[in-house]
Amino acid sequence: MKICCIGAGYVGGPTMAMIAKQCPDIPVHVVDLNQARIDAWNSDELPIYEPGLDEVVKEARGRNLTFSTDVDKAIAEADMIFIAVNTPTKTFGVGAGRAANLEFIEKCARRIAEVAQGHKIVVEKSTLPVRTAEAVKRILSSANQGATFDVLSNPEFLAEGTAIEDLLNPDRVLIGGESEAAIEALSDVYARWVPKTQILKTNLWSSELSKLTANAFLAQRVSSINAISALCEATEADVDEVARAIGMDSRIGPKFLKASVGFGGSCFQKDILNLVYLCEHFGLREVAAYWEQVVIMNDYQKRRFAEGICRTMFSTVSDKKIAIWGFAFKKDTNDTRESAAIYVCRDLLRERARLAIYDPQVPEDKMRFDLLAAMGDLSGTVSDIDRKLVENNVTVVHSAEAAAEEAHAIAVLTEWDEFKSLDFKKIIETMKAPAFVFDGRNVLNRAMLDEVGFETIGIGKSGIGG
Ligand SMILES: NC(=O)C1=CN([C@@H]2O[C@H](COP(=O)(O)OP(=O)(O)OC[C@H]3O[C@@H](n4cnc5c(N)ncnc54)[C@H](O)[C@@H]3O)[C@@H](O)[C@H]2O)C=CC1
Ligand SMILES: O=C(O)[C@H]1O[C@H](OP(=O)(O)OP(=O)(O)OC[C@H]2O[C@@H](n3ccc(=O)[nH]c3=O)[C@H](O)[C@@H]2O)[C@H](O)[C@@H](O)[C@@H]1O
Repeated sequence: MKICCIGAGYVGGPTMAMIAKQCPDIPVHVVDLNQARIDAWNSDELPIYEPGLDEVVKEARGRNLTFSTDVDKAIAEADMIFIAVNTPTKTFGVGAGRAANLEFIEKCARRIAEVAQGHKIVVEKSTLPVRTAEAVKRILSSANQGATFDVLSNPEFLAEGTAIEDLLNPDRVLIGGESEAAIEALSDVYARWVPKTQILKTNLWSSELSKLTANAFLAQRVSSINAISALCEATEADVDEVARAIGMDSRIGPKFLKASVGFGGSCFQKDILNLVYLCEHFGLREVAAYWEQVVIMNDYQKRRFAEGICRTMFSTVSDKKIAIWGFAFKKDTNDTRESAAIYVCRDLLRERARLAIYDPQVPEDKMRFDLLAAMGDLSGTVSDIDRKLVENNVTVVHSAEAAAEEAHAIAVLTEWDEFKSLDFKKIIETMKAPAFVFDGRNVLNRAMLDEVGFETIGIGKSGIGG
């Protein structure tokens, strides 16, 4: 058995590294068109920051884990081909802003059809609209060298920041397909380290739809608690206390009830919009509207946070320095895709604030790229004023303390652990008075901050919404 994976991103890289680690006898070849990314996978500076990933890659790389850009060779040699390419929201044409762009999936299927010989198992690892496998099968059936295929759906449920732990101990592995033999072959790979009772076998369409549904339910919980956070601010209830109280109901459970400045990440919004598009496509208008509200609530939460900062700081942040702590969409990742920080920063810049941004993992060029992109209109055009705001009103610094120097306020946008143990007595001395802390993650010790002399405003605590 030989495995290859097309797409060396946040999913393809860690997933294949784990398979290679657990199955030392199976050669695993990860390929990507992006040479820089492949070079990084072959170096000591991996392209992804993920706790524990270095060790897993180092153990397997050179033994049975290889990275290259030779897509055709990888396809030709493999018995099982995973497709883990990106499936972003379409930005053009029919379904723009909602439907998934399946261009990259289709290109992979066409490449496989062109190059493959003999029998191959093709595994959809990317998150896809339900019934994509139908299109994949049709393209593969045009294979010009007589190759035959089984198509499986095996969506990935790892979360960034905990990818290695999630891959090592998954709640479940889901395999959808039609061919018993193909399902067994993939199941045997996972069974090397995942208990068989946790390997679920379904039909193709249930598997594809379960992935979109899982993300929709998770995002819905965040939007639900964030909706309640707004009500807490208006009523002196405390959202953390409410979350604790409802989370102890075993039917609700305690996870994914942390109110925040808004969910980010490459998938929640994209997958819900994709679900909304599918529902509309099948004429299910009410169902589409129901799920779309999760995204609308999330946009409201991000906007509400930035507006709350302005209102609290005497209705103007113009020419005031604000320290931005954290830019990644959650802690323990360098990923900024759809990070709430991008939109909060954009709104503050448009109010003419001066921002000093610190994130332990996100490089400056990435931050500037994201901010410019968020300033652009649908066609990507950025006005001169907005461009100047990103150039002149943003500095990127190398510590949380440096960001806070001479600042009027601190906004915590990512819940990095290091923020909790800083010396706030020292920090406040370097800031302008009154010094505000807007804790968009409710991670700092509010009583301590109050004692030190900060004006502290959290999400779902009295303050920001009043
Ligand atoms: N990021 C995450 O935590 C999770 C993502 N997913 C899903 O997994 C899929 C991949 O996501 P990410 O790894 O985050 O994306 P990514 O953008 O990090 O990586 C995708 C890679 O595919 C490569 N690629 C695109 N077309 C190609 C082609 N024709 N041939 C070779 N390489 C090609 C790109 O160059 C890129 O490096 C998406 O469908 C996503 O929804 C699922 C679970 C978790
Ligand atoms: O398909 C995907 O891409 C993945 O999407 C999410 O994983 P991820 O986006 O990496 O991270 P999460 O931990 O789910 O967090 C998503 C966002 O929600 C926010 N969040 C999460 C939980 C919470 O209680 N409150 C909250 O605001 C996080 O800060 C983050 O911005 C899912 O958790 C994974 O199961 C899924 O595989």
